[in-house]
Amino acid sequence: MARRIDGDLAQARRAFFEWGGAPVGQVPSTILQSWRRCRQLGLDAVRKPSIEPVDARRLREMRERHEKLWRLARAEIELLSHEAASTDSIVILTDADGWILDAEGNLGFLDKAGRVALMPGACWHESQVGTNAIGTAIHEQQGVEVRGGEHYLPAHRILSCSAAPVFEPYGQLVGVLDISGESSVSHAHAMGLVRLAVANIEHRYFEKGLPDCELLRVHRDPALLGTAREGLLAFRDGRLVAANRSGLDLFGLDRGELGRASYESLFAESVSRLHDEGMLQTRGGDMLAGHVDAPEKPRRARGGAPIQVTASARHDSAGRPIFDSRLDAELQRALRVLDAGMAVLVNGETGSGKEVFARELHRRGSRAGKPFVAVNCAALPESLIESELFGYEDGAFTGARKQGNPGLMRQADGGVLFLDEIGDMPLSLQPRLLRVLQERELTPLGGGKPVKLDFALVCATHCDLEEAIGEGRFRADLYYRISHHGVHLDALREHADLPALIAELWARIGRGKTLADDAMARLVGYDWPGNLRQLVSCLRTMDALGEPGVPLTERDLPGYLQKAPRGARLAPAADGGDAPAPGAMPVAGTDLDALAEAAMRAALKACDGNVSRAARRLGVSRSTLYRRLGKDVLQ
Ligand SMILES: Nc1ncnc2c1ncn2[C@@H]1O[C@H](COP(=O)(O)OP(=O)(O)OP(=O)(O)O)[C@@H](O)[C@H]1O
Repeated sequence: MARRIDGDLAQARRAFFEWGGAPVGQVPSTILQSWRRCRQLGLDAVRKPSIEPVDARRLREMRERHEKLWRLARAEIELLSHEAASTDSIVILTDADGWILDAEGNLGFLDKAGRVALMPGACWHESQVGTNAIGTAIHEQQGVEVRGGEHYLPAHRILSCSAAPVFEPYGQLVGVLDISGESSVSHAHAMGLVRLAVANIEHRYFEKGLPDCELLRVHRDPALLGTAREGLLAFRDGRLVAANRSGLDLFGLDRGELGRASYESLFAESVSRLHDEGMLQTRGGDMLAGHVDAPEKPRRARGGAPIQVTASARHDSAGRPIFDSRLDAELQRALRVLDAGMAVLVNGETGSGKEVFARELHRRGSRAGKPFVAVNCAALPESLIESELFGYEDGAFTGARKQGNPGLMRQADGGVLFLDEIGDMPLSLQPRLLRVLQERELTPLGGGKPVKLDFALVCATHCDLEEAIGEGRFRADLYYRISHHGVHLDALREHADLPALIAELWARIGRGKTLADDAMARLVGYDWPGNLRQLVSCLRTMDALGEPGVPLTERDLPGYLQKAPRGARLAPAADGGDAPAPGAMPVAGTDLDALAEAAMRAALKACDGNVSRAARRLGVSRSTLYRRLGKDVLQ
């Protein structure tokens, strides 16, 4: 049955394609302009499209060339493709010329789209296939929707597509993300989803900072800092050289201003105010909250193009991680082991920082410019672990992607593979993992030539693997292969100097806001079952709620902290006895004043006795320090 084209559109098509008219107002102007361009190019509007996708080898080459884009977009493609699977649509990633690198989503619609060559390896540039969301978005350099009969070629009427271009930080268009579905179905939210996903991808390009740039992370609303909606503005020698969409929008700039606009033309005061107070006034009089990432040092050349990306979307942009001297020494030791080709196993409770530790190993190690691929064995469905981890060849099993999947192990090539929650690796897959780790070679599912692997291995677990071995849930031989060196991360309640840690975290997160003594004492006295994750998120919430200049008191703490019994956390017994269990009752001698004072002394020591700096670091006033510690101590 011929598809119905809605009345106005049918009329507009006739006016344009049959009578050579200009149906202004009957189709969106973007579509009409695109039709005109296509006609000027001499594209035949009645011909059948003849799109020849490239062969598998060339597609692989293309994907390798655009590996950074592909990798940074991975999390979004996965998320959207789940969404798409249930709405009869697919998610597509192309390069800057409209070559499709990846298409995932509803299998039925993938097939249907394949019949009009909307598939990996095909080129959907406007000059090839006429008006379409991908090609037209590339031309317009902005998001475009093309529905049904708005496509130039009649064969594409079956499609309804929403596409938005992806820009790297310096303003270069690097690709397009698109959602395509049946034109007969309404895809009301597709454009919004694509825009959000693109904002996330573009944000991820800034994750590791930019070489030689001071990166300002700012927003009018402090609660949006650390999210993809924060404005990112990178300055080199006083000139704005890179920015994300939100950053440009704050000043009404377009990408053409990159490399031209000066810092002075945008901001009314020195960047040091952002450093010191977390605030900065624009020339337009707006007050922005935020912080500055120091310039990234240029990487040492390590041969080959460095890939400064990670496979994981997780990144803590509200502050760099903190490693005290004990952890720093642990990092150094683990690094030596890792660089010698042996595996590191990190153990600790949930939220204690195992992944952050592993990322830091990657950042400091000899594989820093190469990928960091994090795989959460507990989060991947058991049925997917094998194919995702080890990869597969074309058509290895029903539902496999047509072009196969290299697998996460191959994606980690040259870099670090982080297997999180390794204790949840299904027993049935453990022999295969062991074999791959021993032989450093992988044969993908469905056959194909064995591939050499080169990655450093870091695993993490919150459970006792030796116990799991005893219960037959984990293989002993695999355990020995992944635990050449073990690192234990303390739970927060066991931390040797919690006051100093909280003070240091607050100094970074609180951006100049002050914590009243009662709030500090409650934080120090709490048990923190969610460890660093819970503490960081608690401090971020307090920061978002706080007003500059007004100290945050215990009433500003999250409800669970206000309800917790005062001094719930126990100090280890002075006689060296057992540390108390989580949630244990207070013991005599746990004195909140003493805890707060300990925090002050620690900060003072860390600041070499400089009272102003220590007060700033703790988020208390200088007079509080004088009052609590007494003049003698401070002299
Ligand atoms: N060294 C650190 N400095 C500052 N913040 C940290 C540090 N380590 C962890 N965090 C905070 O805690 C959060 C959780 O850390 P991470 O994901 O590494 O924990 P995990 O032990 O791997 O947790 P899980 O076992 O649940 O996966 C981080 O996102 C970060 O906000």
